[in-house]
Amino acid sequence: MDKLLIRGGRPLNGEVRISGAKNAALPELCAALLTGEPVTVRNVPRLQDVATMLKLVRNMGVQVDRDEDGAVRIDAGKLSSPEAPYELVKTMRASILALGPLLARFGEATVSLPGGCSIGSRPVDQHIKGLQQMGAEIVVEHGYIIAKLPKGQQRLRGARIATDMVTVTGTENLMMAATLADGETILENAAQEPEITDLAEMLIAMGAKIEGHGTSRIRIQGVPRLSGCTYRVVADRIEAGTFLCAVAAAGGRALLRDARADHLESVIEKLRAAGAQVESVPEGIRVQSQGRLKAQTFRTTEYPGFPTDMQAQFMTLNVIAEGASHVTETIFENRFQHVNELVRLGARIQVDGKVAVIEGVPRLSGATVMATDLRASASLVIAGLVAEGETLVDRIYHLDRGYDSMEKKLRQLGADIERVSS
Ligand SMILES: CC(=O)N[C@H]1[C@@H](OP(=O)(O)OP(=O)(O)OC[C@H]2O[C@@H](n3ccc(=O)[nH]c3=O)[C@H](O)[C@@H]2O)O[C@H](CO)[C@@H](O)[C@@H]1O
Ligand SMILES: C=C(OP(=O)(O)O)C(=O)O
Repeated sequence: MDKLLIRGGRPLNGEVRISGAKNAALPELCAALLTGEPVTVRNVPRLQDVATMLKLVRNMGVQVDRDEDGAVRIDAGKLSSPEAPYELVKTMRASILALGPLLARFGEATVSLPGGCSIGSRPVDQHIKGLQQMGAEIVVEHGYIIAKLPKGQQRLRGARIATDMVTVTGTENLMMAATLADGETILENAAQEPEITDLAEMLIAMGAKIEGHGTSRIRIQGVPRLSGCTYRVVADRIEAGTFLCAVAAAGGRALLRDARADHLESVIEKLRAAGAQVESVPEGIRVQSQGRLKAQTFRTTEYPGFPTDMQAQFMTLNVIAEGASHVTETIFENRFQHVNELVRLGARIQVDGKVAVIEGVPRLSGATVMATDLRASASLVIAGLVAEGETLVDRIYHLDRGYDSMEKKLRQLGADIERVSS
């Protein structure tokens, strides 16, 4: 199993390119199922989750070709089985994003229930409820969501859907389904994440009629069919945020090429308050940091609030910053698993329910730590970059799910980090 070995204490200088966003690429690969014409998605990151998604669609009989430059061509013209089996879904929750497109185009879909994951129970009841409001008949049996249209009905029906909470993949699933529905769909309480906007732009390039994406009310006028398109995935704001935290923690000066500061305002505001210099430039984002940062209290909320996917990485900054801070996690009930590992490196953190109380320490000392989920892994890597001595991060398959060449990019910035197998 691969591990990352980090010898801490080096500043990060130079430049790296931020890859396409995992959380935009995954729904966009599923959007290609909405049409029988070929779709080319460019700037697709090299990630385990993308490999899983491509395996999932190939398994349906879809033709998939990938080139060296990160472009993926998907031809779902001969899709033979609108099914997502448990074996593939269990390793990647985003597989649920196949449900809306399959049902909308073929009038039927069988998708395994994803189940919980290490950060929370993560139900998909809102996806199911929304599709039912659009006229789908859905049963959950033997661990599978079995969805179909009523006899004689060719298309889903447009509906006004207000989800009980803001859900990112729920909004994406329902927005994709609605593009081919008969009539207008209004999604109230919609998620406003940049990945929703990016997906909507791709759907529009395919001929969909969508307005209001990027706000909490999305209107979709269904069309009978969509066409192929070529679309470039937006830069990954969470990867960019992770590198911002890494440079801020380790010290140094870097350019994050292609990163979008307008997608990271809440994180950048906290980084500036902590003492890092962050500047939006035409090529991306520049960051510079020296000396000890000041700890920042924050709470995670839906976009445009502070992203839960950046909580663990920013917590590492607070761990080594001057002063005390509170970090409140409001989205997932079990997203503090990095805490005990950070404590093994010398951090002082107490967790009380949704709140972690952190007392900054001047130094961390390297140790072997275990990654428990994707962003927890990133927080441990950042901690390893600043810790004295060697840090070995175990179980980095979590990291590989969502970061494209992280150790290579960090090495490019001057970090002493290598992948080791055992
Ligand atoms: C592939 C992808 O884009 N993943 C992101 C997506 O996950 P994902 O879309 O799974 O997260 P949601 O926005 O749906 O979850 C938000 C909250 O709503 C709850 N909920 C959601 C749906 C539902 O049907 N019922 C329900 O109770 C969840 O358990 C959670 O507490 O948004 C999360 C929140 O920004 C991010 O951390 C993930 O990186
Ligand atoms: C939680 C995440 O991803 P997923 O929804 O794919 O588990 C993440 O990207 O941090």
